Amino acid sequence: MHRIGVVGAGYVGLTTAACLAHLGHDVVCADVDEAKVERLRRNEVDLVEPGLAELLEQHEIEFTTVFPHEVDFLFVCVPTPAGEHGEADLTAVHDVVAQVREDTVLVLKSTVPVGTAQGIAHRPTVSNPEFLREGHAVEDFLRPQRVVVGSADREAARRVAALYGDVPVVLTDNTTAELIKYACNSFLAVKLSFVNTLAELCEQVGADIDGVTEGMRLDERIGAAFLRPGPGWGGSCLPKDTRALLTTARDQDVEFATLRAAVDTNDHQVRRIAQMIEGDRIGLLGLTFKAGTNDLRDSPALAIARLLVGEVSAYDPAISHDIDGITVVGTPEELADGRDVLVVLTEWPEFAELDWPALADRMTTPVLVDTRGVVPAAKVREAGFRLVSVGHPDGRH
Ligand SMILES: NC(=O)C1=CN([C@@H]2O[C@H](COP(=O)(O)OP(=O)(O)OC[C@H]3O[C@@H](n4cnc5c(N)ncnc54)[C@H](O)[C@@H]3O)[C@@H](O)[C@H]2O)C=CC1
Ligand SMILES: O=C(O)[C@H]1O[C@H](OP(=O)(O)OP(=O)(O)OC[C@H]2O[C@@H](n3ccc(=O)[nH]c3=O)[C@H](O)[C@@H]2O)[C@H](O)[C@@H](O)[C@@H]1O
Repeated sequence: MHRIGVVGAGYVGLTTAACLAHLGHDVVCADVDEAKVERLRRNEVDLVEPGLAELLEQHEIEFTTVFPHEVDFLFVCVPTPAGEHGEADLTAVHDVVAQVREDTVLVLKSTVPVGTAQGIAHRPTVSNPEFLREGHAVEDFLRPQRVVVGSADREAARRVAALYGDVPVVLTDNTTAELIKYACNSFLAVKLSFVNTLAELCEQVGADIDGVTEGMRLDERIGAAFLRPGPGWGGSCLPKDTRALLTTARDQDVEFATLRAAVDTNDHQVRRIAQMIEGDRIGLLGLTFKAGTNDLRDSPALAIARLLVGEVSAYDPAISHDIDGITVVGTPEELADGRDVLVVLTEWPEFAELDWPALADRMTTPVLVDTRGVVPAAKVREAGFRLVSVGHPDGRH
């Protein structure tokens, strides 16, 4: 058993703390947010993450606002938000690095730009980027497809990998480990922008995006995941990490045209969806950046809402407070009341099961824009809706 310190009690830090405790380690988790630490001490978890609250309840973890000095390994899980020009802001990371004790193994789990670890004097420093998805954080941490550990000190990297138990490991140097993280998120973004443009093309040529992606996903070289079109990709990481990698490439005089195009396509997608929405009273079904989370950071739904002219309300199963001038209501029926148009922006499974005739009755003109391909088209049309569905030519879905 090792004594492990985790700094930052957000999505990554809290998951890391809970899962490492579950794997049998002695964990202390520190955060600068006093109120959050107080809530965690009372076993109150703000995040919607399956299994996380249960793990935190099962295992003794010390939560503190005091920097954990007496530890064998210190996991850095603090934010690295986009700075003014797209570069990652490393203020919090440097703040932590400045306090780590000499004989502690420093583990960089925050997503940091290529070259960051090399610039840190502390030894050993192990780059151990995190690949968990929100909504699957615990599962992804405990059963990772791979754990990447990079360090000039290979023995230290091996010791960090061993903390995870029996998992597939990629053992490499710091810089390669850092680039792997950005490469993965950026590649996913490229794939999504590609599919969103295909969806637009489908609408023009009379093809069906579901059929096109079905034909694509059966090709193992392409892979089945990340082929669902949507209102644009968002969340706390894909947008910031693509911009950070573009900044790194620019600084090295490397023209990363595919990635630049993916980012531009995503901006275009948000504008394109906003233009599809006509009406003075608009109801949004879904605000979070994807289903299964209450995270609103860089949500395409909010970006689209900002472009809409008219009165905008929303219903989202994970959100109960008004946000950005959008009135949030408690049920889909309430949302439909007197609306000109409803727009599905998040792929919550429950949106497939709504009472469409009841919703149509409450609206002025039953129009539904489905950006996620989640509603049952035939039922929605039967209920009297005009359905506009991304990637499907009118009347063919
Ligand atoms: N959210 C995600 O799904 C993933 C995030 N990442 C990366 O992990 C890092 C953390 O992201 P999240 O967990 O989403 O952030 P978060 O915003 O959910 O949590 C960060 C926590 O760090 C605390 N904090 C800030 N400065 C601090 C300091 N100086 N000392 C101690 N605590 C401090 C904040 O109060 C907050 O509780 C980022 O670099 C992100 O790119 C990587 C993979 C997945
Ligand atoms: O670095 C991170 O923070 C994490 O970023 C993403 O995870 P996450 O932000 O939780 O979200 P994703 O599941 O990747 O979805 C990103 C966006 O793409 C959209 N998406 C995803 C898949 C798809 O088929 N279609 C689609 O539009 C989602 O709705 C969402 O807006 C990566 O998937 C994680 O591996 C990574 O660790």
